[in-house]
Order: sequence, then C-alpha cells, then structure tokens
Amino acid sequence: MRSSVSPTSLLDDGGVKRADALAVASGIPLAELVQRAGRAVAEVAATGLANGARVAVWAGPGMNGADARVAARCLAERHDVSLFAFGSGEGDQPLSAFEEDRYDLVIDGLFGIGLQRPLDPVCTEAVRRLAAGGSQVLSIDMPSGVDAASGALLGAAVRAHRTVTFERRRVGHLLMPGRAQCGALIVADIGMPPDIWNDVPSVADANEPRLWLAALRHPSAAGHKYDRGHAVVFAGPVEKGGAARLSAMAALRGGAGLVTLAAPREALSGLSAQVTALMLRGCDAQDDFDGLLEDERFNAFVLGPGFGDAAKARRFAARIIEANRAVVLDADAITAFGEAPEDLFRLCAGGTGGDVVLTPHGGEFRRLFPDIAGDGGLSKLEAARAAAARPGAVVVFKGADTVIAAPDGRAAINATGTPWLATAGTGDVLAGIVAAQLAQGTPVFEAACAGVWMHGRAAEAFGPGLISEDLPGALPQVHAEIAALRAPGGG
Ligand SMILES: NC(=O)C1=CN([C@@H]2O[C@H](COP(=O)(O)OP(=O)(O)OC[C@H]3O[C@@H](n4cnc5c(N)ncnc54)[C@H](OP(=O)(O)O)[C@@H]3O)[C@@H](O)[C@H]2O)[C@@H](O)CC1
Ligand SMILES: [K+]
Repeated sequence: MRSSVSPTSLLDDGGVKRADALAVASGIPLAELVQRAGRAVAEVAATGLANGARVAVWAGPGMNGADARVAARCLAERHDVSLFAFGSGEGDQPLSAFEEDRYDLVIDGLFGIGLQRPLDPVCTEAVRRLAAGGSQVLSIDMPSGVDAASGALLGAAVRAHRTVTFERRRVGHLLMPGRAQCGALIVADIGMPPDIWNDVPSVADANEPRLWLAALRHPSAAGHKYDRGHAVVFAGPVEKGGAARLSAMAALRGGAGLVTLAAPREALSGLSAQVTALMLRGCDAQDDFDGLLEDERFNAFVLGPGFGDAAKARRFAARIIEANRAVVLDADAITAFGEAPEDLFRLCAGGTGGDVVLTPHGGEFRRLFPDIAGDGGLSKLEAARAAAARPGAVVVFKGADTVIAAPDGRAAINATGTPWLATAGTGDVLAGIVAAQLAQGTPVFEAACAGVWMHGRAAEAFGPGLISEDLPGALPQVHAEIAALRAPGGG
C-alpha cells in the first residue's frame, strides 16, 4: 500500500475515510463535504435535463443518502423531484413505493462505500423495478449493490448509465463486474485540500500514462535502431506461425528497433512469405538457441504464442531466465508449466526475478496459481498481487479488467480496451507490445503497464470490427497520443 495518493490512485473505504478526516482536520466540516458532493452530483445530473424534467432520487441511511438529499434539493429548483427514502431520514415517499417508467432520471444514492452486505428485500425490489424500466440512471459514488473494494456484486445491484464519484476512484470502479455496472465514470472535484493526499493510503493505481510516462524510453531524433533494442519472438510449428508473427509485428510497431522471429527451419519458408520488416532466424538445435542468448543485443524475448512443444518451452524459458534476460512468457509457455508451476517459480526466484512477465488469462492463471484462483475471498487485484509475489515476476492477469502486479506489491488496473479485444490472437499482440517496451529498456513493471494500456488504446482507436491483425496498425496513433502527453504542456 502506497502512502501518497496521486490522481491515478485508487482508494478503499479506509482511504476515503482518512481523506475525509484530514479534510475535516484542515477545517472543512463533514457537512460541507456532503454539500459539495451533493452539489457535484446535481451538476452532473442536470447535464442534458430539460427544465421541469421528472427526477427520482433514492436516498439511503448513510452519507451516500446524505449526498442524494443535497442533490435532490439543488435539482428541485428547476426540476420535478421525488425523493424516495430507505432507512432513517425524511423523504417524500418510502423506497417501497418506487415505480418505474415515469422519470427522466433516477439518482441512486442508497449506498456507496459503506455497503458491506447484500441489499435488503426492499432495495432489491426497487433495483428490479428500475432495471425493468427504461430510465437513465445516475449512481452516486458506486452503483448500490456493488462492493466498492472489489467490484463484486453483493447481490442485486443497480446498473447505472453514469456514476459520479469524488476526488479519487475506488477499486470497484475498475474491476469487473462493478466497472460495467458504473457506466461512464465521472470523478468530481469537491475541493479537498491537495496536501491531505500525502497521508492517504492508496490500494493500487489506475493504469494510465501518468503512471509510467516518465519511465518510457522514447526514440530520439539522433537515435539508432539499435538504441531501441532487439526483440526475439520464438515461433513454433508452421501451422501455428500466425501467433508468433502477430507478436513479432506488435513488437516492431510497439517500438523495438529490431525484431527477429526465431523459428524451426521447416517453418522459415512459410514465415518468410509473410514478413518483410521482421528478421528471420532458424532455431532448432540447442546450438541455435545458445547462439541467440550469447548475443547480448537480443535483449527481450517472447516465448509462448504458437510455440507448441511444452518440453522445449520449459527448456527455453529456463535458459532465458537463468541468463537474466527480459522475457514475456505467454500462452504455450505458461501452459508448459501447468503441471508443475513450482518449477517456474523456482526459476524466477533464481534469476533476476524482476524481468519476467507472465501474461495469463483466467484459465492459465488457474493452472499456475490454483489456490489463489480458488480463494473466492480475493478480488482480482488481490489475486494478481498474491500471484506476482510467488514467482517474483510481473503478472499481467488478463481480461476486460486486466491487472498488472509486481512482486514488490505495486499493482495497476487497466481501463482501456473494448469488448472487441475478446478475439483470437489479441494476447499474442499484447506479448509483443510488452516485449517492445522491455527491448527499449523500460523497467519491467512500467513496461507491462504501458504495453497493456497501449494494447487497449489501440483497440479503442480502431473501433468496432477489430481483429487481432488490426492492432499493430493502430499503434502509431497510440504512440502519437503518448508523444503528445510528453510534449511540453501535455497531460
Ligand atoms: N471523500 C469522499 O469520497 C466523500 C464521500 N461521501 C459519501 O459518503 C459515502 C459513504 O458514506 P457512509 O460511510 O455513511 O456509507 P454508505 O455507503 O452511505 O452506507 C452506510 C449506511 O448504510 C447502512 N447499510 C450498509 N449496507 C446496508 C444494507 N445492505 N442494507 C441496509 N443498510 C445498509 C449502514 O448501516 P450499518 O451497516 O451501520 O447498519 C450505514 O447506515 C460515500 O459513498 C459517498 O457517497 C461524501 O458525502 C463526502 C466525501
Ligand atoms: K449509490
């Protein structure tokens, strides 16, 4: 847990409470914070609402409900507002009287970070009625029913079109399924004194450029291709060559100066018909492989996409790690250790430990870390963090809410990407983009974070209809975006 909160920081309940306490100690009463939060909600709510629009506001028993009551009072100046109360506190009607289909907007202020248990039957019934109708829904802080600490649904939960939170996001805003329940997330500034954040604990970060921008190596005008490293992607049998080729293309577009596809000789002619900027090299016997490792210019490796042969994958992985070279182990290279993951962990512990990136999706994660995956009490963030500590490698736990975790406890949750990324070959591309960062000398955690962000951003830039082959071609736009952020005055 870091003790200094930056804009990428994600807070838990304790962090929010600490921020509140420090703000109070600095002279802002809690009631004033609630006023500011409520006014911020009203401001977001009013966007796009015509005068006289019908608005239903749900108010729960805690401060989430208090925010809702302030918002209701502000909105009542121009709109037709009905307040539905649950638990203590006044309202026009009890929540049990809520009927759907009559409102232009429903504001959900039942529970925020204080929700610790499933919604009770009255709230559950209101959520069911809301879901059955067609109203726009704005949740305050968290959609009620979602656990702010993990993004888990505690039972029935509001599905919002928009969620407005305050100052800093919570883990549940980024982890699925909570993230999907939030809809569009708006972070409102409620004027917390900036210096309080030095004393607020952060549980993790959102994976955004400001987290790793300063660590990226960037091509310089006077630079040479060798300055940007030489990545090697191992290919397997010819019929699986597409995966390694995708990975290698992504490494090149990702910014590696040179990329070599190292393939069995029988696969070379098939590959050579389909590559131009990539270099090819035969790699069958141990001597071929040793030759690669002896040449220090090859400084980042990708092993796994379309590789096949599990025994060979284990051997290659062992030698690369023992040689302390940066490597992304993906797909077949992860599966190869599925029977005996402790062999992989031992290897990582024996090497530098820092320059190994494992990129499991859910199924591969379960095979490598069955006990962690089987612990239903752990969020995806906690699972990734526990996994990274075990082998001493950076773990990229993939999915719609990819978590990147380092052995030293740093962790980030990704927020870029589209549902179109769930298609064959996108994982191969990700491995290549991460390798490109490693080849350029970016430190391993930042390399993994940047690669994951760029991969998702490339998918967003391409848009619907994406297939994995489109991703490398979308990377130039992403590089341009990053370059703009680095320019004086950028982000
Ligand atoms: N800095 C910031 O970000 C700021 C944040 N602010 C706002 O404060 C919110 C957090 O407020 P909070 O701590 O009062 O918690 P909240 O979510 O209202 O719920 C607690 C209440 O619900 C009750 N309860 C819980 N579960 C229940 C269930 N299933 N069924 C029934 N009851 C249940 C629980 O009762 P208890 O568990 O004690 O029995 C308690 O009464 C935060 O989300 C944000 O909106 C701003 O106002 C200021 C600045
Ligand atoms: K809420």
